Order: sequence, then C-alpha cells, then structure tokens
Amino acid sequence: MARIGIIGSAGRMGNALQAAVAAAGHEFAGGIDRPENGGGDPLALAQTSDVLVDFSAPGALEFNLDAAIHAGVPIVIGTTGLEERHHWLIDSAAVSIPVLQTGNTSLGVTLLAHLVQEAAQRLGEDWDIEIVETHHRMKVDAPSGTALLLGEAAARGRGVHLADEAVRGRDGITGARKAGTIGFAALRGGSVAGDHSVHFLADNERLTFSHLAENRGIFARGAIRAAEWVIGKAPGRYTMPEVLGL
Ligand SMILES: NC(=O)C1=CN([C@@H]2O[C@H](COP(=O)(O)OP(=O)(O)OC[C@H]3O[C@@H](n4cnc5c(N)ncnc54)[C@H](OP(=O)(O)O)[C@@H]3O)[C@@H](O)[C@H]2O)C=CC1
Ligand SMILES: O=C(O)C1=N[C@H](C(=O)O)C[C@H](O)C1
Repeated sequence: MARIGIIGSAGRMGNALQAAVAAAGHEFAGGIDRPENGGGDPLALAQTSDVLVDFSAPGALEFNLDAAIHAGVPIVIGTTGLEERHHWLIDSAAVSIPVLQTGNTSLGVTLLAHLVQEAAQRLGEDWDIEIVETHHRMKVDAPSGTALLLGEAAARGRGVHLADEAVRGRDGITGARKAGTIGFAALRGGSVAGDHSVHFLADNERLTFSHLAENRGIFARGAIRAAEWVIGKAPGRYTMPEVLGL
C-alpha cells in the first residue's frame, strides 16, 4: 500500500484518480488544487506522500516539482499543454528524483505509440502522416498531449525531429502539403474522453490507427500503475513503456 498525493484532486482526472487509488488498495494521502481556491500546499502534501500524481495545469508544474524535490518523493506528471521550458524543468528535477511524465497513461495509447513508430519507420516519406484528436468541450490545450506523443513516435520512426516537421492546424491558402511534415488537427465538443487517430496516407491507399477512450478510468488506472512503479526507482526521467514493459 502506498500513500498517494494528488495534485488537481478536485478536477475530472482528480476524481477518477481518487477512485483508482481506493480500488487499488492504496491510501489517498490528500489532494490540492489551485492556491487561489485555497487548494493546499504541495510541499506539505509531498512530505506526507510516498508519491505525487499531478494532473493539474502547466502553471503549477514548477511548484509541484520543487515540492517533490524538497520532500525527496517521486512524481508522476500527466498534465498536458507543457512547453519546452516545462520539459527543461522536468529534466532538471529528474537529476534528483524519479519523474515519470506522459501525455497519456493508458495501456492502449502506449502500445499505439509503438505501432505508429514502427509504421512510420517502415512506410517511409511517401506516406503522409496526419494526426486527428477529439476531446470534450472543456479541454484547454491543443494539440492534445497524446497527439504530440504520437507525433513524437512518428518522428522517431522517421529519424526526424517533430519540432522541424509539425504542422499544427491549417487555415487559408496553405499551399500544397510539404513532403515529410506531420499534421495535427483538433476537434472539441461534447463529453468525449479522448479519441486519437494517426492516418498514414499514400497514393491509392490509407492506413489508420485509432484509440478511443470511453472514460477517464483508463487514464487513472494507468497513472496509479505508474505511481506504484516509480516508487523506489533511481532519480531519472521515465515514461509509460517502461512501466508497462512494452
Ligand atoms: N496524461 C494523461 O493520461 C491525461 C492527462 N490529462 C491532463 O490532465 C490535466 C487535468 O485534466 P482534467 O482533470 O480534465 O482538468 P480539470 O480542469 O478538471 O482539473 C484540473 C485540476 O487542477 C487544478 N489546478 C489548476 N491549477 C492548479 C494549480 N496551479 N495548482 C494546483 N492545482 C491546480 C484545478 O483546480 P481549480 O478547479 O481550482 O482550477 C482542477 O482541480 C490536463 O492537462 C489534461 O490534459 C487528462 C487526462 C489523461
Ligand atoms: O484533457 C483530457 O481530457 C485529456 N488529456 C490528455 C491529452 O491531452 O492527450 C489525455 C487524454 O486524451 C484526455
């Protein structure tokens, strides 16, 4: 049994995580939310937790990492909308504590990323890659963390950097599609928990890989598995394939 502290505990994922903590027989060490809402102190939570699980907002990341470092506890980060500077903060925290960061904690998406990497590697550049994601109307970031994770997998398969090849949305006279680019499109509406499709489009044939999340329980269970796994690990930066042995 582990004491699991949840950052963003009153949110959609926070509620799903609390249910998953109980279902897995762990102790809910407490939760915090936005400080303006009287949400609690990350350091105090870290000091009474064996692991922190953060599904909140990018603006909270630096404080949460500092709290985990000062308390010497591992942290699982599921928050999306992260920018390059957030990844630097994670790299720097991972020098002193175990940090597991991922845009998607589900088993299905973790496997999907493997398949996408392999397909991108085998199919080559005359197959255009387009990633389409659909999420509920309350989601605040785009493209989703998962879409970016899948884009990274495709770029790895092709041996390129996603930052050099990504086309994040099109509007107006865009010109013809540039060979080798990886396109992203985001739909928002309703209560969709999270759908992702990676399309490989060639002349006269198309291959599509899709993952459809039916509820947040899949993310919450994956996050708790990640939290169990990361406790006791050496300082470093980890991600989901290591947890799931893929
Ligand atoms: N990696 C994965 O598998 C998944 C990742 N996510 C990501 O998790 C994050 C949360 O999603 P979701 O639960 O739907 O969002 P919600 O808006 O429902 O919840 C976010 C929670 O974080 C809290 N919060 C906001 N700012 C801070 C802060 N500065 N410090 C502490 N807490 C804060 C909010 O509190 P308040 O209400 O007071 O603002 C709220 O309780 C998003 O980035 C989302 O993309 C979601 C699903 C799966
Ligand atoms: O905000 C969400 O809801 C989700 N966010 C993650 C993302 O940005 O990919 C994971 C999942 O798709 C749900």
